[in-house]
This record gives sequence, structure tokens and C-alpha cells, in this order.
Amino acid sequence: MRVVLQTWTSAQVRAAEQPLLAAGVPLMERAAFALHVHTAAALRELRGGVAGARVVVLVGPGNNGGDALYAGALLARRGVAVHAVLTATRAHEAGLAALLRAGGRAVQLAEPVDEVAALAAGADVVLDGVLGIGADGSGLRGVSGALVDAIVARGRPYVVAVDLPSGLGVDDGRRDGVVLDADLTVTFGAAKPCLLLPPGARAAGRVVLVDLGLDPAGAPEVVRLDPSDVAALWPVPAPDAHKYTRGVLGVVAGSRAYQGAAVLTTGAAVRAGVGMVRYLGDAGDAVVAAHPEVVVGHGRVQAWVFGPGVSPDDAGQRRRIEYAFEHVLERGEAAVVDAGALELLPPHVGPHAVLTPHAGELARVLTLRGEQVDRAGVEAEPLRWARRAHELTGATVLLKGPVTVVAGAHGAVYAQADAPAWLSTAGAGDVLAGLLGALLAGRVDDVHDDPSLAAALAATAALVHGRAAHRANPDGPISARAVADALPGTIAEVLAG
Ligand SMILES: NC(=O)C1=CN([C@@H]2O[C@H](COP(=O)(O)OP(=O)(O)OC[C@H]3O[C@@H](n4cnc5c(N)ncnc54)[C@H](OP(=O)(O)O)[C@@H]3O)[C@@H](O)[C@H]2O)[C@@H](O)CC1
Ligand SMILES: Nc1ncnc2c1ncn2[C@@H]1O[C@H](COP(=O)(O)OP(=O)(O)O)[C@@H](O)[C@H]1O
Ligand SMILES: [K+]
Repeated sequence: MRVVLQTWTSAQVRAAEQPLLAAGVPLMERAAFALHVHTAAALRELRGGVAGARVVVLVGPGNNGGDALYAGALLARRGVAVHAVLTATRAHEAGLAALLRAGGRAVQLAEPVDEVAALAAGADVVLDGVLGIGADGSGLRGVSGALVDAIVARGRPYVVAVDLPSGLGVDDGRRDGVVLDADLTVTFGAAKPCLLLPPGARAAGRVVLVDLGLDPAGAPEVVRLDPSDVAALWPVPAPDAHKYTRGVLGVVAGSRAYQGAAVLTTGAAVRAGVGMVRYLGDAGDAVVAAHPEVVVGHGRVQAWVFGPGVSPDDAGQRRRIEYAFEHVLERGEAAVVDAGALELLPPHVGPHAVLTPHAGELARVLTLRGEQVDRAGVEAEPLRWARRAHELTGATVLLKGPVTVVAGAHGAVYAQADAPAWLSTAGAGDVLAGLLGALLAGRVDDVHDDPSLAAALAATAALVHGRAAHRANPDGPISARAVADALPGTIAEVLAG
């Protein structure tokens, strides 16, 4: 089984299908065969066998419905009672004929939907073949939407999504209207961005990619890093390294009121393995008491972390951050720009500055630049707004949340889902900032050679952060400090492969 780590847009997928279709490769038959195999496996798991099962196939107007109808026909031939529900005025003709020949039945969906909803809710498996890559992202309209609502109200059965959960925004993961959440998605040829991107990705359940021999052109639209990618990205010290070659990180974080943010940020950087951490601010005593490795005061650095625990009315920290931003612009020092420092961002920085906002903070960054969007708007379309912030500021943007979305130079986009929800706790963002700062300090020269590397390093930080949270306490509450403490072991583990 292949884990989905790269995704292509619907346009890339359609273009990749063309040469195969022109050569007469029976893509739909192959897709449908694989869909029936995975559905049969689900039925065996759910009820111990295939024959005698009840499957309801929701069929839309296009080829997605065609896949579902052919898979239904194959299941019917194995003794499954298959009912197709035709949700549109047209349905794939040959697929429908195949299903009827195999002994399946078909009903046309119409209001009221109760009878069909009861049939679907009582099925062992529902195949969702309403919409695939032809969906416009506005959810399921009209009677299809009413049917899904009625099925969910009765208790959703096991759902297998055909190619993708119907109605999701294929390329952006939008979830605007009614969508039937799936337990399993069987996706064909190449995975689509909505299977990784928030908020839609959660609707997909487990994702299985069926190889149809497609070879999409161009870079994948959205990538998810895997632990095996980390070794090539991590600044592992060379045998002859010394602390200055490994990188020095300057941290402007915390204040008298928020000393903990300074302690967590510097502690995470020390544990992530940077050459040296310099701290600037009013929490130096607390920082050194917690981490005697940290040096308080000015000096040359390769990268910065600005902002954790900095309030905009703290004149001293504000001055330090504004001064250090000049170094970022003039000398090319890298920077993580977090929390209070986001408000101090110059109009245009390069991708070697990485913003780490949550949705509310990103909305503020954008509204300061004339966009009209609030937190809910960012949460509804995280990729769109992370990209927009990258366009407007030039910075790499890491948008925090249940799935972390990174948008950077040369169209680089990552979607990382490595963390347990327990990580949503005060101070976790400070730990991420320190960890990412350490990565940037170690690789700032490489970031200048390839500006899209900043996005890959940001995704790496999200991956290690999430895994450290699991390591800190696999299935229960975690403190931000415990996440920082888990970093050395987590990093050793992912580097070992
Ligand atoms: N190409 C191949 O060889 C292979 C393709 N394969 C399969 O084909 C699938 C793509 O098929 P497809 O292109 O027919 O699109 P699909 O999503 O089934 O229907 C789109 C139609 O639905 C409509 N519609 C749109 N949005 C809507 C909404 N919100 N609410 C309601 N209706 C809406 C819209 O119609 P309109 O409204 O414009 O009349 C549009 O025309 C792909 O996902 C994969 O499963 C595999 O077999 C492998 C080989
Ligand atoms: N539901 C969730 N599941 C997994 N990780 C989450 C979830 N919600 C938030 N996170 C992560 O938790 C961290 C919270 O950071 P942040 O919002 O900056 O908190 P703070 O400012 O208190 O440190 C981020 O890394 C974010 O991606
Ligand atoms: K579908």
C-alpha cells in the first residue's frame, strides 16, 4: 500500500491521462477493478465475507460515477446486492448497463430522499461516486446534498470515496458545502491535493493510491514530507564542524511578563542542535537558569527567531527586532518571524524569512496588507491565504493548525499532519519557532542558493515537532516543555531512518 506524499492538480492529472487514453489504455476499467478489490477487502474486514453484502453506489453525472458503476458490477458478480442511486439526470451509460447486466439495480434519486437514505444508511458499504476531479468545490448541490445529510442523520455507514470525497475543492482542499466523509478513499493514477490539504483532507479517511501508469508533468502541487526525507534536509554536523560552522541563532523572544516564551524558544533551539544560541531581551536570567548553554547578548548570528512572547508595546524588544530585520534584509540572515514580530514585518522580505502564524495571525498579516479575510476565512482556505501572504511579503509562510501548510518560493507547498491534537497547547508554537530557527541557522547558505529550501526546512520542523509531541506522550496530554525535551531523541530517530 502506498502512502500519499505527493499530489497533482486535476489539470495535471487530466493531461497525464491523455496519452494513455489516446493509446487505448483502459484506465476506467483498471480504476474500477482496483476500486472493487479495495471495497471487497473492506467488506471482508467489516463482515467476514463479500457474498451477501449490501452495497449502495452513489452515482454522479461523470466518469467518477462510471468508475463506481463498473466497480458495482464487479461486486454484483461476486454475490453482492448492489443498488445504484443515480443522483443526476445523466449517468455513465456503459457503466450503468454493466451494472444492470451483472444483476445490480438502479434508482433515480428524487425528493423526498428518505427511502434511499435509509437504504444507504443500512448498507455495509456506500461507494461515493458522485463527483471526482470534475467537481467545482462548492460541495454537493440540491438533492445529492439532501441525500448525504439524510444518510449522516441516520448514522453514516462505512464509506469508500471514489477518487476523492465528492464535492471537495480538488486542488485547494476547500469544503464549502455538503461532503460525505469517507473511511477509505481509493484514488486513481495520482493523488489530488485535497487528499493532503486542510480542511478537506480529513474527509478522505485512509487513502489508497492506485497506480494506472500515469506520469504527471511538472512538480507536484502539494507534498508531504516523510521521516525518510529528513536526513537529506537536516544540518548534520560534518566531522570537522565547530560551533560557528554549525550556525548561531539569535533569539529575540519573551519579556518580563512572558519569560516562559524565551525559555521555551531557546530551549528548543539548543535541543535541536544549533552551534550556539544568543538571547536578546529582558528574560535573560530565566533563560540562563533553564539553559546554561545560552549566551545572553549581541554577536554575529546566521539566523534569528523574533517574536514568541513579545508584546507590541514592549519598546525594547520592538527596537531589537526592527534593528535585526535590517540585518535580515541587508546581510541575508535568515529569520523565523512569529507571534508579536509578525506586526513588525517590513513590507517585503525574502523567502529566507519564515513567518509562523496561526490562522488568526495570518489574517492580521493579510489585512494589514489590504486583504479582506478573517480567521475563519483563512481556516476555510489555508493554502490560498498562505500563498497570498507569500506573494505579498516574499516570505516563506508556515501556517500552523491541525495540518500545517507551508508556501514558499518557486511554488513550493507542503502539508504536514504529524502532530496529535494534544499539541495545541500554549507554548507549542514557541518550541516550533526555536526548532525552525536552529534548522535555518544550520543551512542559511543553502537557502540562499535555493530559496525554496526554506519551505522544505519549515515542513521538516513541523514534522519533527509533531513527532516529538507523539514521543513526549503518545496518547495523552503534553506540555510544550515536554515537546522540547523530546527533540533530541526524535531527531536521532528520524535521522537513523
Ligand atoms: N479521465 C479518465 O480517463 C479517467 C477518469 N477517472 C475518473 O473520472 C473522474 C473525472 O470524471 P469527470 O471528468 O467526468 O468529472 P466528474 O467529477 O465525474 O463529474 C463532473 C461533472 O459533475 C458536475 N458538477 C461539478 N461540480 C458539481 C457540484 N458541486 N454539484 C453537482 N454537480 C457538479 C459537472 O457537470 P455540470 O454541472 O457542468 O453539468 C461536471 O461535468 C475522476 O475523478 C476519476 O474518478 C478514472 O476512471 C480514471 C480514468
Ligand atoms: N488540532 C491540532 N492538531 C495538531 N497540532 C495542532 C492542532 N492545533 C494546533 N496545533 C499545533 O500546535 C502548535 C500551536 O502553536 P501556537 O498556536 O503558536 O501556540 P502558542 O502560541 O501558544 O505557542 C502549532 O505547531 C500548531 O500547528
Ligand atoms: K467521489
